[in-house]
Amino acid sequence: MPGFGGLEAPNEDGTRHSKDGSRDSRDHLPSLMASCYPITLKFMDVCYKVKVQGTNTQGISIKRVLNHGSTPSDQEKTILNNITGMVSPGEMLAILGPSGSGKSTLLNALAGRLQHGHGNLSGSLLANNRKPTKQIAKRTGFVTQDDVLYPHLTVRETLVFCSLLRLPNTLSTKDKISVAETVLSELGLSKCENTIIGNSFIRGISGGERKRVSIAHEMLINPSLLILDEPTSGLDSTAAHRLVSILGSLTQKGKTIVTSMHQPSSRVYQLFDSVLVLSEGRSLYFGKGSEAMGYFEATGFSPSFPMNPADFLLDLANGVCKLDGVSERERPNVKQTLIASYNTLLAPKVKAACMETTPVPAKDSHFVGSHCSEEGRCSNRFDLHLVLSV
Ligand SMILES: Nc1ncnc2c1ncn2[C@@H]1O[C@H](COP(=O)(O)OP(=O)(O)OP(=O)(O)O)[C@@H](O)[C@H]1O
Repeated sequence: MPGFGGLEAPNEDGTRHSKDGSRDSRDHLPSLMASCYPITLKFMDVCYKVKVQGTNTQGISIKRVLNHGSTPSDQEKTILNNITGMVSPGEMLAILGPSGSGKSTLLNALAGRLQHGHGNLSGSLLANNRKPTKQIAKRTGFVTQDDVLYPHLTVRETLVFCSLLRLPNTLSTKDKISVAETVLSELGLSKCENTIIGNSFIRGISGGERKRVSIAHEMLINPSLLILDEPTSGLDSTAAHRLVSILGSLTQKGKTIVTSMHQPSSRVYQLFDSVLVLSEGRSLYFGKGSEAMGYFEATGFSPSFPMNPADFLLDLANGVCKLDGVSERERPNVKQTLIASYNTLLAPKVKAACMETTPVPAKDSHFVGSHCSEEGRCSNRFDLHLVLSV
């Protein structure tokens, strides 16, 4: 039966044959999708400040009304304050923190999506020890918090359509469709491939499937670096675990993954290789997920009963912590204490690790697995310009 775009269904043995009976080029696509150009991402002393009032003439009169006739004065708000960390190929870095702690802003900074003129971004961002190039940007996938999927298309149509639009013309139409099919099965979407996406008015796929379609959408370009903003929001813990396990399997193919997450379960937390805990734009912890509890215990903060490490880290980032034997009045300002501990104990080590030169992969053009090779053209949905200065 012809599918979307006139694709013929596979033969019973799962392989495809061209009209002359020979195996066609799609047979090599799964292995092509599996290969990946390794990217080590380092970010050092990233700061982001915005002016929050009276910075432009637009809306100035309404601001005057809201301020009871007085002219609003300029105020600078620091959203990210000296954030340092790194993530290597085959690793998943989770950015944890309460709402408003700066997770999305940091992810946008790492992907080069913070717009010029909207704020002051400083610090350094390195991909494979160098300032990120356009090639790195092309190999970066970004999954936003709110998806932008067309509700009337089926899952399969969505991916095939995107594949035809986004992949370079060096691939044939058949190959592009085959890439969509490979990604579809890789993300466990085969069961719902003929269900429409839907929205709040039209019933369609489930929330978990929807998140996976958004990830599949970015996977079409076979990104080496995948950045995801809250991919598990709105999912139950089983669906969230399934989705993060899929991300884990992508890291095993050499991809570098950075994701923000609100409330991971302990099972999900165990899947993270490293963790960055943010509180009001400042780092409280950067390091292995498995070592976080030990670190906080050493600085004097430990839970009074066994609990999900992610819950404990979020409590700390919110400044909520019961200290045994310490009265309410004597209790130190938890956040200030943790920031000070990070700055003295961890920050120098994290910086030293970032300063170390990591192996640089062979020339980009040797990378055959990318659909966005030096020679090929890749129509990335976003114009990714990395704006951090070195
Ligand atoms: N351009 C901007 N102008 C003013 N304030 C901003 C701007 N961008 C972000 N902020 C503020 O910076 C803080 C961090 O925002 P961000 O979206 O990064 O937080 P978050 O940790 O991702 O939150 P959530 O988990 O709720 O998505 C928030 O208080 C937000 O209101």
